[in-house]
Amino acid sequence: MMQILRTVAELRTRVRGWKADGKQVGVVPTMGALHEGHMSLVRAAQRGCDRVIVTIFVNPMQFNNPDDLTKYPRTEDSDAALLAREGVDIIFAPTPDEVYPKSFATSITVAGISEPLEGTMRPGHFEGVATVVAKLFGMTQADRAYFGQKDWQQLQVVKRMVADLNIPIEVVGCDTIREQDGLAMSSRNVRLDPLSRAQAPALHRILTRAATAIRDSGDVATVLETARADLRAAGFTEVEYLDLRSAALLEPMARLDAPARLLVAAWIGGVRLIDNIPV
Ligand SMILES: Nc1ncnc2c1ncn2[C@@H]1O[C@H](COP(=O)(O)OP(=O)(O)OP(=O)(O)O)[C@@H](O)[C@H]1O
Ligand SMILES: CC(C)(CO)[C@@H](O)C(=O)[O-]
Ligand code: BAL
Repeated sequence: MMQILRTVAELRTRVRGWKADGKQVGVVPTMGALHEGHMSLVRAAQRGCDRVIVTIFVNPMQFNNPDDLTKYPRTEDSDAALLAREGVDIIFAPTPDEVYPKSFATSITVAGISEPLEGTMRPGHFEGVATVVAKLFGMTQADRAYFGQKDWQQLQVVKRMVADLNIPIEVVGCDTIREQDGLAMSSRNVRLDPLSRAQAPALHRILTRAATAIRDSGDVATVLETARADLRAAGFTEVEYLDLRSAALLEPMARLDAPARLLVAAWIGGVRLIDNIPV
């Protein structure tokens, strides 16, 4: 029977019992409003571990935009039904006070990888992510943690933090799950109006075309400029970034001379979408 737990003390008691029985524990950190992308992480955790905890916590510390935090979709009842059907063992859904009591005073900064792209556009975002993820790892004592490649920079930040702080957990990155038309699944997609939803798949289409053009022509700057213009022509009102970066360190690349990632953040119909693909 799946349980929904709200306190660290209850969670610790359950996990201690599992560990005493020699069970391997997996954690899938989420902010809820679950979709098939999250479910693919849950299934990966179930394949790799004996017991699975899904955390649902809309982490105020990682939101630089208060409006985004207020509007973030919250659907705990339907999330719980989905996870119960999937055979998850525990949902850990703490309150903000449980995670951040009044005395809370710590912030984790992962220098370098946290700074460009999402880090520039959402100041303080990765401090919030790194801090809450370190806390969730400490709270759950999991052996493995599952993250989506859709949030590529986040995945690299978490991997760096785990290595740097010797946190005893294995971080597993999972493929991005897409709608049939290529749009990466995201909790924020429900905020797209019908026209924007119809236009949004251009994001993945244009990324894919640009990746091929970079491989074929090697003229990175021109390809990126064309792709940014194509996005605007496709209905995106603002392109915050569309850039080629080294895959692990996210350093700028003028030439394709190492494993790379093409990453984008752009606005359509008042919704900010992100995506990335390998090049
Ligand atoms: N389409 C997807 N495919 C695979 N993993 C995903 C996908 N969307 C989200 N995830 C992963 O699920 C985990 C929780 O993400 P989160 O709850 O923020 O969902 P989200 O859909 O990314 O929401 P948001 O609208 O905030 O981007 C993260 O590790 C994230 O990378
Ligand atoms: C990893 C995470 C759950 C931390 O709040 C969040 O950033 C997310 O949903 O990707
Ligand atoms: N998907 C990363 C969480 C966020 O957008 O805040």
